[in-house]
Amino acid sequence: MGLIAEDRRSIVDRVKTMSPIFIGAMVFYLLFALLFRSHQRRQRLSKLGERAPSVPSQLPLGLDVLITAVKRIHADQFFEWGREILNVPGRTVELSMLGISIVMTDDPNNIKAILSTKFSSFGKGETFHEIWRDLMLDSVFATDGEVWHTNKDYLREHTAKFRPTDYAITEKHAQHLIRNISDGQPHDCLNEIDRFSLDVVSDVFFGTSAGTLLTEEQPIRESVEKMYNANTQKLLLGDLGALLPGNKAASKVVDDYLNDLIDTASSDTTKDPTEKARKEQTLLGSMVVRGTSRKLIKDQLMAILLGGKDPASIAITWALYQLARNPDMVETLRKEIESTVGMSNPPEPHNLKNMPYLHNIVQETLRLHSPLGFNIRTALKDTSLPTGSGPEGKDPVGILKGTHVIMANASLQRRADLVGPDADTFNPRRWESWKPAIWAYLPFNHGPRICLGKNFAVMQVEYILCRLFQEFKGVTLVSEDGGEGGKGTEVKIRIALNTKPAEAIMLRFVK
Ligand code: HEM
Repeated sequence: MGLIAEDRRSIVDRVKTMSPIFIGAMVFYLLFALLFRSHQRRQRLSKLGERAPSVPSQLPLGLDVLITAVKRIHADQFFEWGREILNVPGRTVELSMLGISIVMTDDPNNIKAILSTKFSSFGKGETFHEIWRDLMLDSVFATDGEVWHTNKDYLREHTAKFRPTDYAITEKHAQHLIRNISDGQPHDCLNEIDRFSLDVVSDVFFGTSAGTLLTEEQPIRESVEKMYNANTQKLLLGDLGALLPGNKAASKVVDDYLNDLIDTASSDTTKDPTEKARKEQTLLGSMVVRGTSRKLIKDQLMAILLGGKDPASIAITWALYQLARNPDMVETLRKEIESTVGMSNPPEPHNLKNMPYLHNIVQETLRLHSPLGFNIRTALKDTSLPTGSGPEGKDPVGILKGTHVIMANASLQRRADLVGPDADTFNPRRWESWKPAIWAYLPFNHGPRICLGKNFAVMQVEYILCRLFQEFKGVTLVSEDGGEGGKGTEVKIRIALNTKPAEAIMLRFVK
């Protein structure tokens, strides 16, 4: 401390003794360098396209835009704000804050360019990687290029297929869930379903279930949650956010969990030969058998933990929220369940394939409540988006290397001009006659970075909805004041990497 204070004093003393001419020259040099850099950027940009319309700002350095963005995130109104600012002809805007440029778009052509036709120009980028490293490690979610490819190869062979035991494992944890919510009391839906999802994916992909439905202690889930919230805020600060410290205690809880899993799999003493073979064939088991490094194993486990748990539990929760508000839909769904699988036996794969109404409920949930409603990329080189500038918003938008681009899929999937005037209404029947354009509906993304667990996810969501409505006649929404059975108020959307309900959705399951 003493040395630092000493150093500071000597810097101040040195500045005091500098001649005014020297200080003036330094200020002039800095200003010149800044102006020159901004001139160079303008020149580079003009070769790529025009700028997208800016979100209006009254304060220097877009300070007011930053304050509004942070306030809206805190008030769980970022989704609504995004919709407001995107209401321009080209559906693409620029937010300039503290010298950082963030472009936001809900135009299908631009999203197609980012995810597919200009795939090599956009990636997760180093800032995202740095900010999320404490949670996502060097997993598929936070990396680009070769590292991303390697991760993807490890995961794909396990996520692309169903194992013969998947349904039995899902049923085992469904029974734990059903037992927990059968007491006639209101339950925080996301809390229960998130435990179900984690227990299933850990059992299927790691060979050992996290068992969170069997205990009240939830250290792993709570630690992951803390990191989601903190890192989402850091993202808004761009490169500055990457310099802020992570949550060491939370990281340690998650790291200890991963180490325990690897250690247990490495010295597995399972006696039952069938169960032993199952464990060895899981993602974790097969990497341990092959002698994969601990670091690479952790990267893959983390991808499954994050990708497999949150979006699916968020989707199931939104679906149950909508069903609780629409008892007529529950009645239709129960009739479909009764006529395909009946009310006593758990569904088998061919049963789920023959339930179009259930499938439409899931499609509509993923449209209205996309669990990854805002997805971010960084330009890895100077590039452009096909549309969004000019008086009609139809000209290309220049994008300089390092610019962050937000794909506002949540807003895209609720555009009245693409969906219809009832775009904000939950209506599973629309899917009987409505077919969205490919780049206007992308809850799982399209292109090379499409969700690797898409089929498994749909199976999980459909399975548990089917099981719950075999078991329960209905579900009701319980509001804070104890009122029950109505539609409740519209639940706001919270962005914590994923887009999830901003408040606890309390549901009572009725036998
Ligand atoms: C309803 C549930 C799910 C939804 C809506 C969903 C959605 C998505 C989306 C939008 C992405 C792209 C993320 C990005 O580009 O940044 C993604 C990626 C991914 N998802 Fe899912 N997902 C779901 C469930 C699952 C499940 C159950 C698994 C695994 C068991 C999984 C594994 C992955 C993986 C590994 C990636 C990374 C792909 C890559 O970057 O190449 N997802 N998911």
